[in-house]
Amino acid sequence: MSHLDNIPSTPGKYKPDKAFRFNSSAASSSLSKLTLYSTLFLSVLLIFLLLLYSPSSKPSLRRHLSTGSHRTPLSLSHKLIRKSARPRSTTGNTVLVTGAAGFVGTHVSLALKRRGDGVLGLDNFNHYYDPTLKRARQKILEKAWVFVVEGDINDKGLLEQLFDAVLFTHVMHLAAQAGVRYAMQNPGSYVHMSKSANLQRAIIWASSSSVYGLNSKVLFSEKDRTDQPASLYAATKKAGEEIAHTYNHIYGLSLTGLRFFTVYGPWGRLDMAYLFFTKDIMKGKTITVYESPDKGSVARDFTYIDDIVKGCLGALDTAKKSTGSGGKKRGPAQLRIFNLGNTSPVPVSTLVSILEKILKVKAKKKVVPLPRNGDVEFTHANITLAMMELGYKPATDLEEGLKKLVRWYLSFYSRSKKKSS
Ligand SMILES: O=C(O)[C@H]1O[C@H](OP(=O)(O)OP(=O)(O)OC[C@H]2O[C@@H](n3ccc(=O)[nH]c3=O)[C@H](O)[C@@H]2O)[C@H](O)[C@@H](O)[C@H]1O
Repeated sequence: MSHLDNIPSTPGKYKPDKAFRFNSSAASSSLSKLTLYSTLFLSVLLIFLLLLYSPSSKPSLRRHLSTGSHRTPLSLSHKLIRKSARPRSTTGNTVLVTGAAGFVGTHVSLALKRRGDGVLGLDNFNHYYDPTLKRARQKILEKAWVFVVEGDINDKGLLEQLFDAVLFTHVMHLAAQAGVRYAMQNPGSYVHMSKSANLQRAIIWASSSSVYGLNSKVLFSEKDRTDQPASLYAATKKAGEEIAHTYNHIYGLSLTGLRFFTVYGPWGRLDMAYLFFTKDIMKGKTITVYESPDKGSVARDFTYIDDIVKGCLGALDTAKKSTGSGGKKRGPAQLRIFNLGNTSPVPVSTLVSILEKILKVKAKKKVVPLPRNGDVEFTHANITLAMMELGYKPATDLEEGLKKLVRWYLSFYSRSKKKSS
């Protein structure tokens, strides 16, 4: 068992594979993993730093701007930023998407752009998993005229400049980046700075189904208790939801949290089971399938990426403006939380059978008890609220979604192989 298995966070189940040039040093530190996943919401707060007037000197945007692996001259970058962020019509939104080169971030950015919204991406291209996959996503984004600024959401100077350059209407916060350290050292500064915030954008951000933790009541409803997280990852997501409440209450920020249920699909994350199962089955490598303590199936409400994207857009379209200004709440602001699941849980053993059928390869399986690392036995979303308020309606079942995933996987990695040989 690798040390990753001991980390009580859901993403910690993946064993790095050299074939993907996974950065094992980045992934191997439990502290950095915890930090990485414990900053989701605190990072959101940093977005507000750019809304502040600050006399501090602003570092050049130049060092943050790149297209692919090439640096771009400053004048050109400003042009790209403005072009990328400009909506097709005056009624379109202007959205900053953090984590734009990530799995969900890429799909959401493309969907927003496709329908005519202006989109500017921000991503630090960290090495949690193969950055070449992120670079490939970036190329797809560039083809669609979505420019991704390379930088950290915790870089106050950079954010100030981006917000100076573009009048965003919304922030779609999908990045989970390190940066909590500063907040932990100096938590008061957030509160202090937020007091002087001016224009506040509506924020839509990624929470997780993991907040339900040991909740045994099915289906998982937004009204259910979420005070029994089973992993530190889940605990930090839950903390994000609590902080959202506080900032909404004190400062009138419009905040919508989306609890994603095991999102899968083309361009997916390499640390997730459906993807490394696909890879290992094809290679004839043994996969480890977890079973619950009573020898029952572990199940997930696997949700296809296109459905998640529709939920994200629905959340953005129904988000109301923040009511705060200059650090003062002018009135009650919107605070929402939604489950985005498929509401059709599938046992992991069935996931494997579907993959075997699509790949036409028999998997070598080792069935082992669910590790005591914070994994939960099942998830099942009640999506009534999202259906009613966001018009959310998942339409892709696991078999159909996995077919699309495998099609993408085969073409992407055969192309990558050809390039490297
Ligand atoms: O909904 C979420 O909020 C989370 O979804 C995802 O977590 P999970 O649902 O746990 O997905 P994932 O690891 O792919 O395991 C899938 C299934 O395979 C089982 N599993 C896993 C590994 C293995 O080797 N064997 C196995 O049986 C395992 O027991 C599980 O039943 C995101 O990673 C997480 O970041 C977060 O977004």
